[in-house]
Amino acid sequence: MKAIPVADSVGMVLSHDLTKIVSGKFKGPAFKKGHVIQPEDIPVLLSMGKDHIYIWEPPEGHIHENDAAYRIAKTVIGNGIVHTEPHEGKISFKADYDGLFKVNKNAINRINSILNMCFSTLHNNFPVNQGKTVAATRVIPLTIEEKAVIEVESLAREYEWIIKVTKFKPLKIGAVITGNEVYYKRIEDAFGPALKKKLDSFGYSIEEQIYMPDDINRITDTILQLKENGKELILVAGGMSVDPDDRTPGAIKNTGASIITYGSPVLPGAMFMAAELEGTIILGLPACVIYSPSTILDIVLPRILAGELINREDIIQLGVGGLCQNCEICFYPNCGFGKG
Ligand SMILES: Nc1nc2c(c(=O)[nH]1)N[C@H]1C(S)=C(S)[C@@H](COP(=O)(O)OP(=O)(O)OC[C@H]3O[C@@H](n4cnc5c(N)ncnc54)[C@H](O)[C@@H]3O)O[C@H]1N2
Ligand code: MOO
Repeated sequence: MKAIPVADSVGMVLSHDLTKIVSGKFKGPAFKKGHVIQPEDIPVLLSMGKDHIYIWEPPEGHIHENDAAYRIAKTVIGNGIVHTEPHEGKISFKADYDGLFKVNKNAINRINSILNMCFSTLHNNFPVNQGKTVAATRVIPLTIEEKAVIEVESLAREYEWIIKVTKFKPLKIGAVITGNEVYYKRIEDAFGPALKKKLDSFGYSIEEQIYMPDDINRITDTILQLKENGKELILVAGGMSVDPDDRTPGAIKNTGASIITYGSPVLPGAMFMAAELEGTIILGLPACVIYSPSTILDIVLPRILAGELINREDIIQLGVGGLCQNCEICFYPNCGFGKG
């Protein structure tokens, strides 16, 4: 510890709490141990009778928590993310635009296995709006050996990115709503409005929506027509399970698309199909999408909107955490559903 004139202390670190007392009104620490003295603190310190203060000097080879957090933030931050100033040693990361938050779990685990590191994030593939806090970091003690920070910096260089937000891409979307009951107007369509609501929430719309009876050839032709019209994502609604009139899986197959999956280990959403036809994604959506606030569609849609190609392995990984709890009020994505 070293005593220095307050006027010369800007940028230095307080060695202990400084108590302020205002008769009958306040008693407590005005400045805390570890606080980095700011220019605006000087008059306050002088008014508290502190002409000199004890300055803390880090032990040999150590750096202050704020400096450590800065260096970690600088090395880990990726596209689409901004970070705050350190507050009591913690730096937060925020989305710079709407998109899909991506985190490399392996890199984060390696950082957190370095003694005294704390790096905390949202789940991978979390859809975020601009300004959403996606991660935060700090070191545990007030000072940390610089070599721990250097270790983070060097492991970060092994990765192309560790945390980032991928912007949602413009996408031409078409829909085929299947089912005799809707086509022949025995009941009112509930699928179109359900899809519209979901897509609206991400700023997308369905450019072309076509109704079809349970006729396998007509459904196939309609998908191909939407593809011909330039649609990059085609949603085929209903007719996905086991009844004789459930034609959608066969109709998607007959387009010649390669099937990524028929079936998913997600409930609701077991009867889901994903396929790809020359760059166009075709999704077969079971009727649970009408009924349940969150389904397999809510899990995969943000990734597709961010331009990712979903593969069979991605779907397999969804089993753990793939069971919706059917809460009375749905808070998805702020829950464990789809976070396997
Ligand atoms: N024996 C079995 N039955 C069911 C299974 C199963 O494996 N074995 N799976 C269940 C699961 S899980 C789901 S999800 C649904 C899947 O339904 P589909 O996608 O095949 O949907 P449909 O059979 O065409 O319709 C079911 C239900 O939803 C109504 N519907 C469908 N589309 C619309 C629309 N556009 N607007 C309003 N309502 C619609 C339809 O009239 C039916 O009532 O199957 C389970 N059954
Ligand atoms: O499994 Mo259905 O496709 O869950 O609701």
